[in-house]
Amino acid sequence: MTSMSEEVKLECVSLSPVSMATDPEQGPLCIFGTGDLGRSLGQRLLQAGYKVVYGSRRPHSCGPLPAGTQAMSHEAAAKSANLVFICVHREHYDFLERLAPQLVGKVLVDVSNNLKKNIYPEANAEFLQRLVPGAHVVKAFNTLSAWALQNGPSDANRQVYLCGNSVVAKQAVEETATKLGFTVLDRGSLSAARELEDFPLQLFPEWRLPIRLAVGLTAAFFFYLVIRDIIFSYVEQGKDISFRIMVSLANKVFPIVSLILLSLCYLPGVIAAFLQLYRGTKYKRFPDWLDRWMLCRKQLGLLALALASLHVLYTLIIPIRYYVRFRIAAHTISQIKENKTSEFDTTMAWRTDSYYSMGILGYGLYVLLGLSSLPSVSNSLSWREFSFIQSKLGYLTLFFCTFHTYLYGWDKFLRLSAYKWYTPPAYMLSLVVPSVVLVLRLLLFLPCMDRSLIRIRQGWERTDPENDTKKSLLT
Ligand SMILES: NC(=O)C1=CN([C@@H]2O[C@H](COP(=O)(O)OP(=O)(O)OC[C@H]3O[C@@H](n4cnc5c(N)ncnc54)[C@H](OP(=O)(O)O)[C@@H]3O)[C@@H](O)[C@H]2O)C=CC1
Ligand SMILES: [Cu+2]
Repeated sequence: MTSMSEEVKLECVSLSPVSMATDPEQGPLCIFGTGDLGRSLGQRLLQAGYKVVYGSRRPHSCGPLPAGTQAMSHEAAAKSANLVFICVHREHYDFLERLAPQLVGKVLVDVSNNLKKNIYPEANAEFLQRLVPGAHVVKAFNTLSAWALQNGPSDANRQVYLCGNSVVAKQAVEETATKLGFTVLDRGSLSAARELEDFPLQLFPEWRLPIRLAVGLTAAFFFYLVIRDIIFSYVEQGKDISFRIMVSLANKVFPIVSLILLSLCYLPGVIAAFLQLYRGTKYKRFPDWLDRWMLCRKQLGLLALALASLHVLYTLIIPIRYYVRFRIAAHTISQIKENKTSEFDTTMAWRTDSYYSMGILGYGLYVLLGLSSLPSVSNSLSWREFSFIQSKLGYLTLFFCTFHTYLYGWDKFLRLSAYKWYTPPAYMLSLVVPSVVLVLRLLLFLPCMDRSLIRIRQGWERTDPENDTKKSLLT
């Protein structure tokens, strides 16, 4: 069934008599509605070299419009353009039904948003398509604010999501969005419109994945440690040490999750580098999941920093803990009673001092990374400075923190008693991803890898050997 309707749709597209080209050289683009969004969009289209006409209820009294644009009746404006942006709230779409004959074959861009989810039975764009069945409706631009549109793409607002049933119509809108400097993500047919309309209603969307990951990892490690530390000691040794949940356990879970999140910031970059090396070009798009992962690196890093800070605070209070003071006093008293003095262990001194030192250096760099990701700081840095801090110092941070954890484990991995109930200690699990990232990163430092990657990033492409020999024969 679906393939049938797809075919019908495709047929409609190829039969469509009107050219949908949106070349600035050709006819104007039309905007219905002279409100906030209409004016911002018009301004930006003008800057990109397009001609713009407005369709308005009051073409002669609609307030200041961007210089060089013209306002006319909806009918006249629709006639002069093939692509019409509907910058009107959904509540007022009724007038479009009357205009349907003039809009046949045109591309209608639905930019509308709602104030709440699910207030209408169908998506605004689908409603529009129903009102004007002969037009090609494309949902786009709704995730941008008027401000973002007027000022052009920024780090947070670079993507335009679009969806629609006509491939040609989507191409026309994509072309325009690209000319305005945005990157376009095609979300498929018009049935995705609802999802796109819900998108701006989400709170902190770019934080969702990182927060879920952090919460999931925290919960998983928490239960793992409760079982291995507390339940184990209750079952096997009959000791109740559940009080450790509050500080000891927390102070294991936080650094573990922090280290994993930090390494997950750097893993996608390494994967991307290997992908480019494998494909021999930088011009192929990364898979969607990798793109999405790369986009939430900053959030992953900031969550990692927050957890590392908790680890620092929990560590600082160790000496004032009742449990620790009790243990030290008991040890000292027992030594006095037995008239013994334990030997000074130089290896232990080296080990613990190095462990703390790596932790402190790692945390210092961590904070630097966090600070440099603040927009006010990163805006004052050049691109080179920013990427130096985020990549070179980032890997150094990861190295210090990983080394810190290896020093913490020291030779524990050799002791059978460390594998309670045949499970590895949690810190070992936390070392897997960071170690993999560091090893892969080191591989990329190998001269042969490094050279190829630099060439690829400068635009060089590996052609297949057949082509190469043909070329060399020709020259
Ligand atoms: N502002 C924003 O940041 C964003 C807005 N949007 C969407 O863009 C659309 C427009 O938003 P915005 O520009 O802020 O809204 P405004 O209220 O500023 O402008 C809406 C325009 O619609 C026209 N209009 C109003 N009533 C009617 C009617 N009964 N019949 C025909 N036209 C009418 C008017 O133009 P005229 O008087 O010339 O006819 C009016 O200027 C909305 O769907 C909104 O969800 C999407 C993303 C961001
Ligand atoms: Cu630590």
